[in-house]
Amino acid sequence: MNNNYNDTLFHRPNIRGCQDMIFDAVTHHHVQQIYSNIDKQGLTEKLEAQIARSWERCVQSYRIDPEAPRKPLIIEHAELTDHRERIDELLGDFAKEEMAQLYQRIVGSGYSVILTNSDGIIVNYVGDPTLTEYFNRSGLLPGAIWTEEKEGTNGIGTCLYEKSPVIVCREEHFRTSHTILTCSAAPIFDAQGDLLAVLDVSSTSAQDSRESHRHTAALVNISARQIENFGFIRQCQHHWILHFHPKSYYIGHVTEGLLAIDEAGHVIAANQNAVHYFNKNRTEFIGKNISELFTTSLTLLMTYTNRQPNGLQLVYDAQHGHPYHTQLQFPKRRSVPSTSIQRIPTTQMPLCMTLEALAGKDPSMAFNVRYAQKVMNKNIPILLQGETGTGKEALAKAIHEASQRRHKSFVALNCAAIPESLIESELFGYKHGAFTGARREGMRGKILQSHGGTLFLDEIGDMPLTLQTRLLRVLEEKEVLPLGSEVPIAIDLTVVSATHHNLPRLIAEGAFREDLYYRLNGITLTLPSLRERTDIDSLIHCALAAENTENEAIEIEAEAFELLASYNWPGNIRQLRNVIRTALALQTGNLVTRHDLPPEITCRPLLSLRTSLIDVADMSNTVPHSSITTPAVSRVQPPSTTDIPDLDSAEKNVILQTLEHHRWNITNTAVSLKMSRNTLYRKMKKHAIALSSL
Ligand SMILES: Nc1ncnc2c1ncn2[C@@H]1O[C@H](COP(=O)(O)OP(=O)(O)OP(=O)(O)O)[C@@H](O)[C@H]1O
Repeated sequence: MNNNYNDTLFHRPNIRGCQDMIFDAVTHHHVQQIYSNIDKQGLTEKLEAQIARSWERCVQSYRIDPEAPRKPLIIEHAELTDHRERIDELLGDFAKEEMAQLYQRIVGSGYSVILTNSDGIIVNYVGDPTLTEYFNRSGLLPGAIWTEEKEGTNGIGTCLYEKSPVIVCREEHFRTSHTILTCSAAPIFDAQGDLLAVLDVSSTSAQDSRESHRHTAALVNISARQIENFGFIRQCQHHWILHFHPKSYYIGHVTEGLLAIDEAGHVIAANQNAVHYFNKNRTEFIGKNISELFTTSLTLLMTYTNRQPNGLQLVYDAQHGHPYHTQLQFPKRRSVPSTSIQRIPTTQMPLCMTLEALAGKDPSMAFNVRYAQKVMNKNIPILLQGETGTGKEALAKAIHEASQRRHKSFVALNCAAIPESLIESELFGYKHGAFTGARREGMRGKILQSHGGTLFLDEIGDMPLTLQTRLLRVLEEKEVLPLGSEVPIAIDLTVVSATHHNLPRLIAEGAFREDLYYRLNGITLTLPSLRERTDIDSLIHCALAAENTENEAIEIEAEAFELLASYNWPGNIRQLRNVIRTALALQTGNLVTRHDLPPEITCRPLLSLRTSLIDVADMSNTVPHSSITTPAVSRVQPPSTTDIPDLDSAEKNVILQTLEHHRWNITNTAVSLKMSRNTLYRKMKKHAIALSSL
């Protein structure tokens, strides 16, 4: 670090102009301020605590030279588009509208309004068009990175670090090149309390002082809270949302408390105001039932809201008895996801496929889920082992959705499904012009897309050895170098990988790197095959709910359910899902019957049948598995020898059932039974099955 700046600045030959001299003197004073503060020499004016802490970090942790010339760091356009999409997904258009309104309030004062994501990347910018050039030169433009590590003390970066509002006025910036700026920034948190974005207002006016910026800072703070509340409602729109405030007229206002509540009445998310009102750590009330926090219950709130949709209900805080006015907002119906990112928000995931529900009643799945819950927030890589179609990807998604990374992307790469030559660019991405045929704007690889979230490497056993080496380096160094680029990009992600191969055997054969295996295998969870599972009933319920995409009021005959449940499934869950998907497509009159099931399932003796109907639509709402109302099932026992029909009548039965299944269409029946039409006619004649019997 530059500790002998006195000598370098003041003993230079006087060959430059007066302006340069003044600039040097100002710079010298600024640098002197910084170092005397760090050295605690007491030479400086009183410094805000946030600024003092940040200067110390800049010197001691980031080792930045305040005088070093610096060009703004700008990310590629494709990457910026990705970051924008992610922010839009969580905040919608409201952030842009609020920024435009904030800008209107301060227009004419030479300010620009800036939104960054949690990585300090400017994703949106509104400013006076005549000053754009000026701000661009200062590096305040879309795609620029303004973390403290890169730019030293500054509104955005310091706010990201401090997670609280900051003002950074002119010489309080660490880098001398930024001392023309005055910035007010406020953090925006997501529904889980994680930092999501920073809203910042910056100016380049020499008249600005910390005092004159206080009013702007207050406006920025209010807008940040507005965006946060709107984002909360958007992120939790499929749950019950309780708005509350001690004063009735503040319901809907920026200071209201917001709680998202699940169907059982448990609090699953809270905004910053709610944390403030409860005056507790978030973890102390998330997961509690609403009736433990207020003198009410979800049922009471719902009943009241049904009677008076816009009415406010007065309740009391269960601990201190403080009065609160409340308004309950009903969950919004689910809609199809609008983004191309392979991220499955909890709200779109069938409830029976959440991590908790996947534990089900099968002991090995319950074991897997328990272990996943223990390690998922500790950056421990998880390796999922199991036959194909056993639900490895479903488990990986459920882990992501239950983890603290759920608001970031879940990105899957099937290493076996793409040609070896493409895996590299798919995984690491490339810079524009990296190779012939590359997209002009470059491409962000899966690793960068999953930054902050989860990277799911499916069929990892099929990854070529050369790429295993590169992947290992990325995971060890936590940096990725896109093809054609010389600048590594820092990444923060958790890896879940899956394979049906026996990796130790591949290692012994020299086809898999041992060091990568240990890097990926923080913990191995082995999924049971379908034939080993003891929770087939639950799997059928879940598959019916998940495949009933129209969410229609469809019922399944108990006999059909029994046939499905008692079938000795040779394949995997995917086969079960296919059978159910076809049955739902074939059914008529919103009733699934045995005729909608394939012959290999129906052409078996069945001893006990249930007579009731099961409502398929209900299944999508009745989860977890333990709460699915399974009708009194008399599980099919192995038939006694007297029950076993002779071969001839078994063949007749199969033919009759297949004919029925295909509505007596001879061609389709013959195809299904894998015999020619002639053979089918012959066999029908033998068993006296006449078409006239229709
Ligand atoms: N508990 C479950 N209930 C219902 N459906 C499930 C369940 N688990 C997985 N599935 C479904 O089974 C199918 C196969 O699951 P998935 O793709 O996760 O398996 P996989 O082991 O990753 O397969 P592969 O090895 O072929 O990649 C998917 O349609 C998935 O939605």
